[in-house]
Amino acid sequence: MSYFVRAQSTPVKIARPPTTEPESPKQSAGQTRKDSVQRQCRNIVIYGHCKYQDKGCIYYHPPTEPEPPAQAPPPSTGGTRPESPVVTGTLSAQAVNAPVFVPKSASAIAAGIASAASTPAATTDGSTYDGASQSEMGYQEYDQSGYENYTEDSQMEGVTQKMEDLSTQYYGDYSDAAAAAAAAAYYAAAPPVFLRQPLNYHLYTPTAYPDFQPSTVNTHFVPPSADLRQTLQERSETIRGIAPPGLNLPEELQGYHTLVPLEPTGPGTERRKFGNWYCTVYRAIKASDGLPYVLRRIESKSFSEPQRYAPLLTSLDRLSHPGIVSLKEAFTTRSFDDNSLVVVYAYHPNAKTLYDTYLKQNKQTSSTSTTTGSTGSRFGRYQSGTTHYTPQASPAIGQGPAIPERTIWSYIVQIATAIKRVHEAGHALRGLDASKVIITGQNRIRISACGTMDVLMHDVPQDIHLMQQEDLTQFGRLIFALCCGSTNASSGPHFQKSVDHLLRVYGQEIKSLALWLISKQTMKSIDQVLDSIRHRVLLEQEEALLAVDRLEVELQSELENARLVRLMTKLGFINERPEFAREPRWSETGDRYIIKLFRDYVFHQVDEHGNPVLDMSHVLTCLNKLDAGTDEKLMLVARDEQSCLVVSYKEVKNCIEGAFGDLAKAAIASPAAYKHR
Ligand SMILES: Nc1ncnc2c1ncn2[C@@H]1O[C@H](COP(=O)(O)OP(=O)(O)OP(=O)(O)O)[C@@H](O)[C@H]1O
Repeated sequence: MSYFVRAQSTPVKIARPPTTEPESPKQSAGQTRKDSVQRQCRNIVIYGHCKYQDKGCIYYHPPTEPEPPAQAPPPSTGGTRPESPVVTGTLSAQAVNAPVFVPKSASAIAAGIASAASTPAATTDGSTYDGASQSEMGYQEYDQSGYENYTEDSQMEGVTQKMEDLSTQYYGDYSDAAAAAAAAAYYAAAPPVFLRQPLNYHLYTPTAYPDFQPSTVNTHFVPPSADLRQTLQERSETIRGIAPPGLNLPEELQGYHTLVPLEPTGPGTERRKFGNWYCTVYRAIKASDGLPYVLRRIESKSFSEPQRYAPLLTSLDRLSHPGIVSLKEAFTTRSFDDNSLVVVYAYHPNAKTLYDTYLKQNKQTSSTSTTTGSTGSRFGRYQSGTTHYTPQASPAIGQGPAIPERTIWSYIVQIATAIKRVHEAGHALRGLDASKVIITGQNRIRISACGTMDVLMHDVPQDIHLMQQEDLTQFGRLIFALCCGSTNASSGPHFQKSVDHLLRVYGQEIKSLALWLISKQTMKSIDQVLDSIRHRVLLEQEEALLAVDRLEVELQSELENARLVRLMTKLGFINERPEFAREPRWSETGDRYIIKLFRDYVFHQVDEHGNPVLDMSHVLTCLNKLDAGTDEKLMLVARDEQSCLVVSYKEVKNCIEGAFGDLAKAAIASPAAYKHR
C-alpha cells in the first residue's frame, strides 16, 4: 500500500497543457524523487502496463502474468453506441491522481472530456498517459464521430432499412430452402440491434400498468395527480394551523393539546346546538400519538359516571365503516370551567359539511329575499322535537347549482351502506342531516357525529326500531334537501314543487326512493333501500376499485423517493468522519476524496458572488443520476479551486458503494455494533 503515501501531492493540478511532446522518461528522470527506484511504476498501477518499461523507465515493474488466451472480439453493434467499459470495484486513489485536467473555458471543458482520449497530458509526477490509457482507468471511451450525427431518427432509419433488406432478400423467395437456410444463418450471425432510449432519471419503474387509469384522469373518487397532491398539501397545512389568540381555550385536556375551534366561536357568533345542548367542535392533538382528533364538546350538562356509558362506547367503537367518522373515546371535563362531555372522533382535514357545501348559500339567498326572515332554525342542525319547516323562509327550490345526478347517487349509496352497518349493529344514527355529513374527499362523504346522541341519552330508554325508522325518514329528507338545494324541500306548501323538481332534474328513480323514505309507512328497512338501488351499488363498487388502482399508481411513483433517502443516508454516514481524518484513503489523495467533492458539488454550490445556491432540482437531478450510475461526467472542483477532477456518476457511485461497504464491514466487526442491534 506504499502508493497511498503521497499526501504532499495535489490530486490534479490545473495547469496549461504541454505545447510540445511530453518528456520521455529519460528526460524527466532527473526530476524524479530520490525514493523513486523503490516505488512501483504508476503506469502499471493505473494502466496495467508501462510502455517505457524497457525503454529506460526507472520505476519498479513487477513481472507480468502470462496473457490469457485471446478472446473473440465483441460483436459489432453497427451504428449503435458502443457499450461503456464496465468499471469494476472502486476508483483507486492512483486513478484520482493520474490525469491532469486543463480547463480553458466551460466549452473547452466539455470538449476536453470528449477528446481527452486523443490528447496526451502530463501527470503530476511527470509520467504521461494517452487516450487508450484513459479508457483503461475506467473512463468511458467516447466515439465522437459515432455521436456527431446521431439522432433517434437516423438510427430508426437504419433499422428500418435493415428490416427492408431482410424482407426483400429472404422473405421474397422464401419457398427456396437454400434461401431459408441462408436466412437462418444470417439471423444466427446478426448482432442484436438495440434502440437507444433516453434515460429517464426520475423514474426507474413504469408508473402505471397498462390497464390502470393514468394519473392525469379524473376518476370518480380520485382527482388527477396534480389536484390530488394539491389537496394533500392543503390538508397537511391545515393540520399545522393554530387557534387565534384570545380564545381562552384550555392548554391541556385529558391528554389533548393545541385546541383549535372548527367553527366560529366567541362573542357575536351564533351558538351552535346539538339537540338541546350547546356544542362546539375543536381539533386537538393527542399527546400520546401526536395525531389530530376532533373533540365534540357538549356544554353544561351534568353527566353520569363515565363507567355507565363505557359499554356503549365499546360497542360504538366497533362501528368501523368507511362512511362513518370513527368514534375514539368520550370523557367528561371541567377544563372549560363547566361540566362538559367531550366525544372524540377521527379528524379529516378540510372536511366540509354537506350543508356548508350545498345548502348554506341557498339559505342565505332565500333569507335576504324574504322580508320577515327566518327564525334561524334549519334542517341542517339537529334539533330534537322541533319542526324543521320555517314558514317565513322561501325554500328557494331548485336555486343554485344542481348537484350532478352521479354525485347524488354516490352520496345515496354511501349513506345507505353506512346506515346498514349501524342498524345491523343494533344502533341508530339519531340525527342524520346535512350538517352531520362531512365531505372528506372527492365525492367521499362520512357521517360525522354518530354515537354522540347515544352517549348523551344513554340513561334514557329508547325504542331502537322507532329510531331506525326515523333514520330512514331523515335520509329521505336529506335527499330532498340535496336535490332541491333547500332544507325545507320535503315539507310545507312547497312540497309538490320539490317533487316536480326532483322528477324533472333527477328522474323517476330518485323521486320514488325519496318519497318512499319520507312516507309514513312503518315497516321500512335499509335492506329494502339497498335492494332497490342494487345496480347503483355495483357502479359505486366499480368506482371504488378504480380508485384503488389509481392510488396504487400514485404510490408506485412515490416508491422511488426512498432511493434518494437511502443515498443521502449513505453520504451522511461516509462524509466528514473524524476517526478517518488521518487515513490516506479518506484524505485528499484518496478515492474517498471524490465523495467529499461530490457532496460539495451537490449541496454546496455557490453563485458568482459566493452566495449559496439552494437549487433543489439540481440536488435531485444529481442524486438521481448518481443512483442510476450514469456515464455522464461531471467536474468536481477542490475547495481551494486549485485542482479539479472529471469523473462520471458511475465512478462516484462505485466510490460511495466501496466506502459504505468498508464502513459496514467495520460496523459488523465491532462488538459495539452488535450491542446496539
Ligand atoms: N371528523 C371531522 N373531521 C374534520 N372536520 C369535522 C369533523 N366533524 C366535524 N367537522 C367540522 O367541524 C365543523 C363543525 O361541525 P358540526 O358537526 O358542529 O357542524 P355544523 O355545521 O356546525 O352543525 P351545527 O350547526 O349543527 O353545529 C364543520 O365545519 C365540520 O366540517
